[in-house]
Amino acid sequence: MSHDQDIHPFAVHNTDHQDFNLSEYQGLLNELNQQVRQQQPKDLLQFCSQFFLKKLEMERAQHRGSGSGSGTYSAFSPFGNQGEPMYEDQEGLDKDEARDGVSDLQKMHLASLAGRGRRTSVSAESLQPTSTHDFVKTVIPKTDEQRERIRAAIGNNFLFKNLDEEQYIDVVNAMVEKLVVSGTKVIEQGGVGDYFYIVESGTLDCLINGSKVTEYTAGGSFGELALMYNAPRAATIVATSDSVLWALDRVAFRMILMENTARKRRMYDSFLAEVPIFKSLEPYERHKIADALEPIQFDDGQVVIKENDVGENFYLIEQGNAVFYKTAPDGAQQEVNRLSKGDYFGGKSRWMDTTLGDLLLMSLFTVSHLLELALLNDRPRAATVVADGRLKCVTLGKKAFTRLLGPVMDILQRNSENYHAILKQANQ
Ligand SMILES: Nc1ncnc2c1ncn2[C@@H]1O[C@@H]2COP(=O)(O)O[C@H]2[C@H]1O
Repeated sequence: MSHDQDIHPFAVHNTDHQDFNLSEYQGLLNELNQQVRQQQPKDLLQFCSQFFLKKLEMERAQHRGSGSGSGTYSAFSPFGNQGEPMYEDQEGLDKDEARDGVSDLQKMHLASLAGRGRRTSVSAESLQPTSTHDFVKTVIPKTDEQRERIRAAIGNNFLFKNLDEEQYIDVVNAMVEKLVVSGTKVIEQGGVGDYFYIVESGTLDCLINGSKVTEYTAGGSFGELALMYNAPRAATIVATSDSVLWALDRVAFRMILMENTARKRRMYDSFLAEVPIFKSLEPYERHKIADALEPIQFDDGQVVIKENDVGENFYLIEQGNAVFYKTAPDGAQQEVNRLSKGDYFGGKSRWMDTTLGDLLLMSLFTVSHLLELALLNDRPRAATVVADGRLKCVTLGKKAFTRLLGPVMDILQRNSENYHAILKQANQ
């Protein structure tokens, strides 16, 4: 196939083209026709573009899978098969994705929807990244002032953090400005995914089955799930004040942002699910934390945080050990604790002020919960933390920590029947 045909797979270049199949073309148009009639999409062009892109990706997946089957997810009901997605042909999936557990992520996503009593289906291409080859870059002309506003809006958003220069330019070029007045439903639960949104200004509520689950302000983003999984919109997003949004169409989102986002979410989800503080979070809440995590490594003996420094970061140990030292009155460094995989530290915690004897008397449960409470306090580090061997951590900046885990008190309440006792102890 020529490159030209790759971009326009249904174009007729000349009448004696051997591969051209009129009935296939008509079949496609009939199918599209039927879907348009059934779904009556608001954004017709976007819908058609999605339809053809999906077909194209299915066809490419087939080629990639050395002709072995469709390589696509079948549309299914998550409840018809004990909530388990079924692959029509696991072989046909991109091998890395299959190995890296895309299916798990998808199950997780479905489970979170299923948990909310929703029926949904995930269609063919989900999480198959759009290939660069097929990507026709969208360029929507913008003033310098608009470019500057986009820069400010995405500057604090984790999903945009690791873009290279070209990707950054592509994102800015593709964005469309949307002004919405208070009360506008930007996304409707159950609807078809067209855009991913970043908030420049204003406020919006996110509702699932009519109940508010979160809200968005400047720098926030939403609407990625339906684009990543080809699933119906999982929530309704409604503006609670006049807002300025930047919208990225589905193709550009999948092309530029999806892979990294999906990779991080699947990489950290099972890990986060095992960390006590995050256990009781909803899968989607863990996804948001995964978006914000940054990996960091320390060599044996390297100081991670220093006693009395003002700390900004929260650390979660992925691999290795960290040793905690406090300076004794005679200046000697006294080992007071040792943490390993799944443990976390950062900010001043009361337990760091206690003696080793006290620590041993406390249950592990109490220690970890006191630590969680202390993370919200802005106090200097109470101990020096040193890597014992190679130490792999992920960190969350203080801002992200408070934004994402500000409702830590809620989490504690969910986790702990001893909440009030712990709170009292922590405040003494
Ligand atoms: N708890 C949640 N579950 C699912 N989606 C959520 C949740 N909280 C916020 N959202 C966002 O709401 C959006 C609705 O559209 P999407 O399903 O495309 O993507 C969804 C997420 O970006």
